[in-house]
Order: sequence, then C-alpha cells, then structure tokens
Amino acid sequence: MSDDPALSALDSSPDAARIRSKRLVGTIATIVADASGLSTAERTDLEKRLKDAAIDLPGVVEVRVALTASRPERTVIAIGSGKGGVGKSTLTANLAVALARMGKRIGLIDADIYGPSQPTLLDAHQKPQAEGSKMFPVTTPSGVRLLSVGQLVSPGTALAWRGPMATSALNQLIDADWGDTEIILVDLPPGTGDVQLSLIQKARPDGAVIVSTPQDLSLIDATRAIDLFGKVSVPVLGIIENMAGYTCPHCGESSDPFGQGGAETSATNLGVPFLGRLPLSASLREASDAGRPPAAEEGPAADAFSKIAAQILAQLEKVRG
Ligand SMILES: Nc1ncnc2c1ncn2[C@@H]1O[C@H](COP(=O)(O)OP(=O)(O)OP(=O)(O)O)[C@@H](O)[C@H]1O
Repeated sequence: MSDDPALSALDSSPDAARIRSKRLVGTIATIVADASGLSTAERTDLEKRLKDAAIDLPGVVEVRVALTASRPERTVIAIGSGKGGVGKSTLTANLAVALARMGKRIGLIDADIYGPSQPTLLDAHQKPQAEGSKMFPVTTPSGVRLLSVGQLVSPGTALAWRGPMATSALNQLIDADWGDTEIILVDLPPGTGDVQLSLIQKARPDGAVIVSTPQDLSLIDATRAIDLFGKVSVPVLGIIENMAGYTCPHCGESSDPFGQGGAETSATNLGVPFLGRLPLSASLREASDAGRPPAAEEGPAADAFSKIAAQILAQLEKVRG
C-alpha cells in the first residue's frame, strides 16, 4: 500500500486489506481498492465505506474511489460427453452439489441447448433476476448458483439454435454477476461438433471432464470429446464412468448391462486420469430426475460423488502445476 501520512488512519479501517493506494492531492483523496471477488452490491458497499471513512479525515473535502476491475479468480470446468444420454447432466448437478458441500462456492452454467435439464435436476425453476443485461444466478436449494439456457427460452426453442446463437447465449451466462463464485461447472451439449467447439472456445475452461458409459461405442465418442478439448488446448482432467454395473435392489445380484471398467481402460490407453465410476441405479435416477440430488444427502451415491469431486480438484491442482 503506498502511504500518504494524511490518510494513514485508513490503515486501521476494516477494508484496509483491500486498499492498494491512497493519495491526498490538495483536498481530494484518491483511494484505489481491490474489489476482486465482490458482487455488484458488495462493490457499492465497499466504495461507500471507503468514502465515509476518508471524508472525515482532516484536510479532505472530496473522496474519489477507484475499484480495480480485475476479474475475480475463478475456475471454469467444462463437462462434456461424446454422445447424449450418458448421464452428463445428472453427474454435473451432483458434482456441483458435492463441491458445494466441500465448502466451495459453486456455480453451474447449463449450456446444454439440446436438453437443458439443470433447473429440474437442481429444483430451481424461477427466472433469474437481471439488471440491464447483467443476470444474477439463481441460488438452488443445495446452494449451487445456477444459470441455464432453459431459464432464457421456452422449452424446445433452444433446440433449433445454431452455433452463433448458442455462443451468444453462453456469453450472457458467463458474463453474469457470479459474485464470489470460485468454480463454475459448464454442462455442455453432448457431441463433438462445431457448436460444442465454439462453446468451449467461448467458455475458455481451465479443464474438462468427460462422462462416458462403459460400452465401446460410448467410449469411441468419449475419445472424440478428448480430441476436441485437445484441439483447443484445454487439459482433460479425466473420465468418469457412469452406469457401470447394476445391483438388483430385490435379489442383490450384480450384473454389468453395459460392461464395466471400459472407461478406466480407455483412460489408461489415452493417458488421461480416471476419476471414478457410478453404478446404474434406479434410486439415483429417480431422486435426480425429481430434483433431489443424491449428493446432497447421505449414502453411497453421495460418497461416490464427493470422492470424484475431490479427484477433480486434485487433477486441477496438477494441471496448474
Ligand atoms: N447412474 C445412473 N443410473 C441410472 N440412471 C441414470 C444414471 N445416470 C443418469 N441416469 C439417467 O439417465 C437419463 C439421462 O441422463 P442425463 O440427462 O444426465 O444424460 P445426459 O448425458 O446429460 O444427456 P443429454 O445431454 O443428451 O441430455 C436421466 O433420466 C438420468 O436420471
């Protein structure tokens, strides 16, 4: 903090840690403060507190406050899949909840224009508030902050979107007022086409997670998804295998309708981390589709999601070196 003795009383103000410099020229005090991670309302409060604190100091007639516009440090993780219906949205919702339970401030952007299901999965059907073109994410019952293309358009409309429309909608969601959100998960549309490519370029994720079922066909598509992220130099944090193995709720017998372990083998062959697996589970489907993410409760599903969430954070640390 550059020091101006006339304003040194500000060093003991509650906002001292945010003050980057303070000068008194004539009777005008100029304070530069770091507003990183603050929401619009919190920035306004900070500005007011600094002005109130400085205007009372001897020799000060006017106070000018400049808040640095630095974008808050935020991590964006894209969740993709080579094909539809593999459980990408279900896993994204539950991983968001698991990360929030670990104490992280989590946002989720539902960019799945072909089937925006996050408002259902996270039980948040209200329209987001907006100030001008700036939207405010909706806080869901599990504490995840959500913006979805499903909240912007009527059901079915987004399906017809072409690339440029999808990317401009995504822009609006990314540029929303995310406040002090630390990590944003982006639920991408399934597939590896141009729409997905331009969405990835727009979201500029720090890392990507691929969801696949264990069948060969799904894994071939997952490999394409890995290639897609490679093309735009986004590190792949790993693959999650979903719908791996089924335990009959009646007789307890285990079977593998889609095979098992295929994603782990593929991950090894492709040199990407394997993040964990979720079984095919009727209770997971029922609870998720009813807006009660199992990750928010106690039980084996919640444990599995929190383990995978921890793996994702560990891989993120690794790619950041
Ligand atoms: N492990 C699982 N066990 C049982 N059902 C599951 C599991 N994972 C997902 N499902 C169910 O499969 C269906 C498809 O899941 P989901 O919508 O998450 O897939 P998706 O990959 O996001 O599909 P799309 O992107 O095509 O919309 C949902 O009904 C969901 O509840």
